[in-house]
Amino acid sequence: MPMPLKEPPRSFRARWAAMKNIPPFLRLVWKAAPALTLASMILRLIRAVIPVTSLWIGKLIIDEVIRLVALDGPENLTAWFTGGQANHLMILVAAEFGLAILSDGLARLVSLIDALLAERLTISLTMDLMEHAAELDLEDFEDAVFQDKLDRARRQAAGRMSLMGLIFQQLQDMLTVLTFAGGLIAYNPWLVVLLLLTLIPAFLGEAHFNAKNYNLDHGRTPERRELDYIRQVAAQPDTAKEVKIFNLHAFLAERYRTLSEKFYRERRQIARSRAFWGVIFTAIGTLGYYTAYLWIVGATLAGALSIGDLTFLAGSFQRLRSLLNGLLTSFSTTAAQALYLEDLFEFFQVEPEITSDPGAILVPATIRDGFRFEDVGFRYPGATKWAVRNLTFTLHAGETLALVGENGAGKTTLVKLLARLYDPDEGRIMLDGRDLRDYDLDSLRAAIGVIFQDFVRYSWTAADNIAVGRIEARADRPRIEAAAQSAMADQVIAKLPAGYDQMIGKRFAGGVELSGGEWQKLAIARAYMRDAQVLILDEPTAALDARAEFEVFERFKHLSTGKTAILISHRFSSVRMADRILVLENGRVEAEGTHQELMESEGRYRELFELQAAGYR
Ligand SMILES: Nc1ncnc2c1ncn2[C@@H]1O[C@H](COP(=O)(O)OP(=O)(O)OP(=O)(O)O)[C@@H](O)[C@H]1O
Repeated sequence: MPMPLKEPPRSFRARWAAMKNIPPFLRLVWKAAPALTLASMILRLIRAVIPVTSLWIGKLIIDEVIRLVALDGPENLTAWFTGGQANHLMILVAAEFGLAILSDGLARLVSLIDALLAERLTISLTMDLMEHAAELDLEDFEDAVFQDKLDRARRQAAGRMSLMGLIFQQLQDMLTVLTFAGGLIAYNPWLVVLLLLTLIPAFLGEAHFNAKNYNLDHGRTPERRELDYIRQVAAQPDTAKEVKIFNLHAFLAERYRTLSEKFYRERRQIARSRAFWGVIFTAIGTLGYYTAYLWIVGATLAGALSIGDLTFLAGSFQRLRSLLNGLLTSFSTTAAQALYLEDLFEFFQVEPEITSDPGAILVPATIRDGFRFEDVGFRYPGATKWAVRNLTFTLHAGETLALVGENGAGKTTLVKLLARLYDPDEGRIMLDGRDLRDYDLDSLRAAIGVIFQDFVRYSWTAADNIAVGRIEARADRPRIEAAAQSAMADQVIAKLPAGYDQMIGKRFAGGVELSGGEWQKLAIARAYMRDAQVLILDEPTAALDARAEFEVFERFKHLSTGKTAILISHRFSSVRMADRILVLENGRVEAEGTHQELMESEGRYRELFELQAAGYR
């Protein structure tokens, strides 16, 4: 059960401070599609002035009609139009009609552009996210707080598109507000003051409830991730087998229900008080409107305003009220969404610790001496126990070294330190006499090929599953075939209906599932595909049958002649093929030597060897 994040709810000020994220966000929008952004802005600018223009023309029409009526003009309609007296009126009506058509056309165009812009933004944000994630340390990915951050950032990339539309709409509405307010101020500035005063409660209410919702979402990220996880466990091909065997359905459903019920209840409570206060605040706003209306009617009766003015002012006030209302609530939605943006930018601010120094040197094309661990100690982040400590040994260039030791002895950790997936907390690792940290990270990773015990089973074709070892050579079919042959994966592929182009795994249509051992052969082929100076097989042979493992290691030994190699296995029949064996116990070197030497001394190696041998007798 994940621990809930103990982050305090963000303060009101912090929420508004999050608005600072809007300009960088707009820069992201601009970067994603400059032409579309510009087009959307210009069209919205035009749309912004249409409402007040249209209302003003409406006022002119009414005043003109009243003037014409008072003239005591022609008897019938035709005479009105043919007499030329209604010409001005006709022009006004035509202008109003033209504006209506223009407004509709622009509205459609803007929503088309915004939809395209949102798509481009999603693509661009998701790519930025993937690129940044690729630079981060493995350590970050194992950290639950980081996972929560990543989870929220991912949701931003997909879910913040509405924010862009919202901000653009706000800019447009603000301009419209200015035009209406300008009109009102010209008649009576107090009308605008009255309007603002009566809207403030509604605005504060919205801000308050939005923040509450955000805090709920933010504080519940671990639970939401657990909900997602339960949903996955309940319905994914890799888990379906165990879920059935252990009959976990009811348990999973119950767990999902309990967790989501809690969510629902909390949300419901916020929604209820929001609805209650919403009614009261709206009533205050309505009161403001009718007070202003009373003044306008009074001024018209007193002869200070024309009937056209009355309709224009009443209309302006009404529109302004709903516009401001909408704007203020959408401001608070923007502030709330800007808080979510905070998560996105926070994620982008996470910096990797394992990087190349500016003056980093390249790993030599041929490693001369090899690697030397000097009193290396490492603890996983958050762990109290040292995974390895006082670890000292040499991996000579060109030798094959086997690592043996019981579960948890530190074999995989040693390999991860060698590949700089982590840096030691104590001591140092030297390569040809220089600290591993002095080398360029990319060149170090390129020099090392590791196949981990928990290698990834990609739902791609057989060829691509091998090509991941050197993805630049993905199109080099002969190289892929040679790698497959070296790893004995060619026999597996020969049995597939579509050979190298066969989709593997059950995720996509037409995929074929492989056995554990068959998968392992594909994974081992990646090591040969990579053709690195240092080859490491971390127990990827556990699912191979005894003969296959023997053969794999024999080939490995043969093919890694002249290369530096590490192999980790619990099978002593394979281990004994190595030039030298390192016995690890509790993160330290317990003994080292050849198979012969270790068998001759009274130690853990001989004990474990004999234990295994006895099992076969
Ligand atoms: N990602 C991790 N986070 C925290 N602790 C870890 C992590 N990986 C391993 N450990 C701990 O570090 C110690 C060494 O683990 P390591 O995986 O190196 O052992 P191993 O010798 O490879 O074991 P096995 O034979 O089971 O593969 C173990 O006690 C383990 O609990």
